[in-house]
Amino acid sequence: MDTIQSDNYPIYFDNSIDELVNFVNKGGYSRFFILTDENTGIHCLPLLKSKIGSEEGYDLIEITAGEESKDIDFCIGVWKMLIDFGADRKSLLINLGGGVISDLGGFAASTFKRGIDFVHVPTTLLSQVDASVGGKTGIDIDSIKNIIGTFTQPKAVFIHYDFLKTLPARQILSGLAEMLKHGLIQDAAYWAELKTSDLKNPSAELVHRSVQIKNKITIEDPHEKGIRKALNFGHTIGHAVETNSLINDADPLSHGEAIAIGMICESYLAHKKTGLSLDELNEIVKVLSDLYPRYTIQESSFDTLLAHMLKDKKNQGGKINCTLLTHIGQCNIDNICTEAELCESLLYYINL
Ligand SMILES: NC(=O)c1ccc[n+]([C@@H]2O[C@H](COP(=O)([O-])OP(=O)(O)OC[C@H]3O[C@@H](n4cnc5c(N)ncnc54)[C@H](O)[C@@H]3O)[C@@H](O)[C@H]2O)c1
Ligand SMILES: O=C(O)C(=O)C[C@@H](O)[C@H](O)[C@H](O)COP(=O)(O)O
Ligand SMILES: [Zn+2]
Repeated sequence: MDTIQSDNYPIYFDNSIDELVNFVNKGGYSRFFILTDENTGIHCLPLLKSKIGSEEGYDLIEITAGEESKDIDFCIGVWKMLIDFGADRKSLLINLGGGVISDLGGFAASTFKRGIDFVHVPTTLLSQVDASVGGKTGIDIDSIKNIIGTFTQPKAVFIHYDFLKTLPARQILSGLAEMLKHGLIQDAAYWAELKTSDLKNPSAELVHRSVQIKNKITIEDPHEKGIRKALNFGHTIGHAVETNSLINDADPLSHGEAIAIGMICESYLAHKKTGLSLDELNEIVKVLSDLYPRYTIQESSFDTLLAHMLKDKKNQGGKINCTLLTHIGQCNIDNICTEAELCESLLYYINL
């Protein structure tokens, strides 16, 4: 599959781990560091190690798996390891993992000594189609999603599709939510193709298509002044539900599961506010409801959810801002939604 050129960096697909080794060898780095979590340390690191060969020249940093690690304490842990290992400004951080690793590692690297180079080797579907592309880095505070972060582009992205072979089915579904989002916001043909694909096992071609969509939008608007807000469809409500779940649930929602809920609610708002037809709403709800398990949202949590939505980064002047569909494959950014409308959309989800 073709390499995709982003703003200033390549996104490799075929032979990407060989490309990574070339990149490291030719980069003139004084030292490099590989950031993993406990699962990617087991499932993905051995391939990198076998290709790199020599055990010299790099150090490993491993963190606990899961969203709970995407916080300031783990970030300090990464910074301290870099200090202890003697990282200098010509060091490279290789983020080998899912979106938690690329967000946290990207943030740690973009702030360490005011910024060192980093690359992403995404190992989840979600990080291959979304988190590794576009330069958003970040951490959560008190489970408020990505509340601290930077826009910093990686030096390259290396997508090795076969890493997905060890990924649990629930994580495939999580990434699929962002792929479906890509179709809904920008490409009706892609949405139609996804609907008829083996969605429990998305092909490498579909991964490539999603990366093309995300990359095109983020090249146009890297700092989310305008059209990049399209990529936030489903996230105003989805992030609030995700935060609430991270705080309260023993087994929290994955990012994609929360965004799927957000996309149902925000499609309902789109039907009410931006002209999404009832047929289109029903089609979206059917696809998402068939894929994702029902999640219980209590009406008593609405105030808390609204409080989370009020912290969304798209808001201005205390008004909650959603990206809403006008049709399948098209969207409108900057739609102010009232608290009553947002609660009505949550009720719509509850009563489905
Ligand atoms: N920066 C962005 O543009 C962007 C975009 C979308 C999502 N995100 C963020 O990404 C995060 C979610 O990322 P995620 O879904 O990849 O979660 P994740 O990084 O937590 O990975 C999910 C699980 O899969 C495991 N795993 C990873 N690769 C594996 C493999 N190949 N085999 C077996 N297990 C593997 C991980 O250890 C983890 O347990 C969220 O924090 C979200 O906010 C960021
Ligand atoms: O890249 C983007 O822009 C996105 O909005 C992609 C989202 O899927 C992703 O979850 C992103 O991290 C959300 O960003 P945030 O600014 O709402 O925290
Ligand atoms: Zn997302």
